[in-house]
Amino acid sequence: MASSQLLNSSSLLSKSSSPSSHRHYGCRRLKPSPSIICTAAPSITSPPLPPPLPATYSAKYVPFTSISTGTATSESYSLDEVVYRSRDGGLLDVQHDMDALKQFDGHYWRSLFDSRVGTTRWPYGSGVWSKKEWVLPGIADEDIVSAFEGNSNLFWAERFGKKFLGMNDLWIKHCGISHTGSFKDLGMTVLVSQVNRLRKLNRPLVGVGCASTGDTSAALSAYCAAANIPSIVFLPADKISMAQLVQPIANGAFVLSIDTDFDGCMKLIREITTELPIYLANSLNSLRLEGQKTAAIEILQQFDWEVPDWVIIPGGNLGNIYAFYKGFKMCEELGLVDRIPRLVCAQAQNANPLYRYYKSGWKEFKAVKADDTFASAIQIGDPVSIDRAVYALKNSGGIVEEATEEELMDAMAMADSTGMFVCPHTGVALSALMKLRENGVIKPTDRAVVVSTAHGLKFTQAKIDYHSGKIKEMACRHSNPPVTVKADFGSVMDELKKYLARTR
Ligand SMILES: Cc1ncc(COP(=O)(O)O)c(C=O)c1O
Ligand SMILES: N[C@@H](CCOP(=O)(O)O)C(=O)O
Repeated sequence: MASSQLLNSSSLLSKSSSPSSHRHYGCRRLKPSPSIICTAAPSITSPPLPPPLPATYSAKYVPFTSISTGTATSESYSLDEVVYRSRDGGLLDVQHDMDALKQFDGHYWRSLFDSRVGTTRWPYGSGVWSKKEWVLPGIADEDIVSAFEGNSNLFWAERFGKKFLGMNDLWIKHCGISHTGSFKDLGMTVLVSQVNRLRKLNRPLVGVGCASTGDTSAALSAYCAAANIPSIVFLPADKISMAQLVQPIANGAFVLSIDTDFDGCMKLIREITTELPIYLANSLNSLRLEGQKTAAIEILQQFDWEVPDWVIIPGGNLGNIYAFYKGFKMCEELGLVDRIPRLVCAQAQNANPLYRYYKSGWKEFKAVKADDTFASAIQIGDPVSIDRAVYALKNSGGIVEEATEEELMDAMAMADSTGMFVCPHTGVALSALMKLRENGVIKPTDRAVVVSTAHGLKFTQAKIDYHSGKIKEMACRHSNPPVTVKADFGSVMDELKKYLARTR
């Protein structure tokens, strides 16, 4: 098909090129929009792609064990039901009608997704809804609640990679540069859209609720406010950043600050949502992961459908690591790529139940009491998606790493010193990468992607603490405190000379 050939010829240009030319593919601003290419081509050589077939695509909830064990099940639920758990109390998963999706080959899907990049056509300008057929095929476009989330930058971390890791092919997927400043927007647009649909179908849902370490609550309250749906958020008192706390307050959510940790809030919201018609918005609800998985598809798309060797993701409640696995796996199963990357889940040492489980050879999982960590959004000791995470790791040649407080803060500061402004959770992932480079598991020539999960501006207090050099028992080796100087020419000159001598 001619339009696809045109797309392919742009791929060919990149095939033989260096990582630096991939920067143009990573950076959406610079990548020529395929729709522009199609418009410029004479229509005689570029017949349109066959239209997607919305009526034929469908999805339903099935027990996650039927996916993980590959066994058939008669248990399934419509996505219009309010259900979060299987009959035996296990997790659910959204299962797509893969036979329907397989009516078209990988080439078709790649071209279709590429053709939607940069469009303003509702809802396809969203990085999530540009993959609507793979996400929530049954929803009407007018029921979708979207902020055109996704399409986040894939940043070539050239200086960080070369300077600290001897790597030339390191990339940061900036999922935190988003509507509410974290990757949660990707899942929340799907969940809130479905709630919007259910309320229009007169389902008696009085609101949507979540427990949160700060990012889920921000996304939930923003999307609910946009759709005029009440949102209720349970936050662990004094355990989230000020910037995160003010988000649901500003968006008009009902905010409960509760004297417990995230795991305590999670337990409460699960109990409350069984008693009251409040829809549960945490990633226990597998709808969320359908949106989050599109970040994986987007990474492949940004590399012109070349598969990176490694993807490193910070883990807390552990939904996202599975979402990435699912996105990559669907691309493989539907023929868009021929393999999937190896996944690394990175945890803070102070909240590391998955790491301990991994280190025990997957023998016995024990929830932990999570200690305070600068990576406060992953201060979680009893992750609800533990089974999903284990499955994703086992099936992707995955690894689990951990980072101490000092390691994660140093890694964050090192990244910032090369022009980024990342959150402490991204620091955890970068620190894991550094360890895997040091022990030779990740090679200097490997292509690695670190998933940056939140915007650094949500965590300025952690950065202020670090750069003031006043964190107990932390050397803060990369701190860069401001110099206080008298307002006279001589004093300023003296300080400048000292600085310039140091930088020579
Ligand atoms: C900024 C940030 N990074 C990472 C995570 C971990 O994601 P997940 O809970 O899906 O493992 C979270 C939330 O838990 C988060 O808010
Ligand atoms: N970091 C999360 C914790 C809850 O995770 P979820 O994906 O299950 O909602 C947050 O920001 O609340």
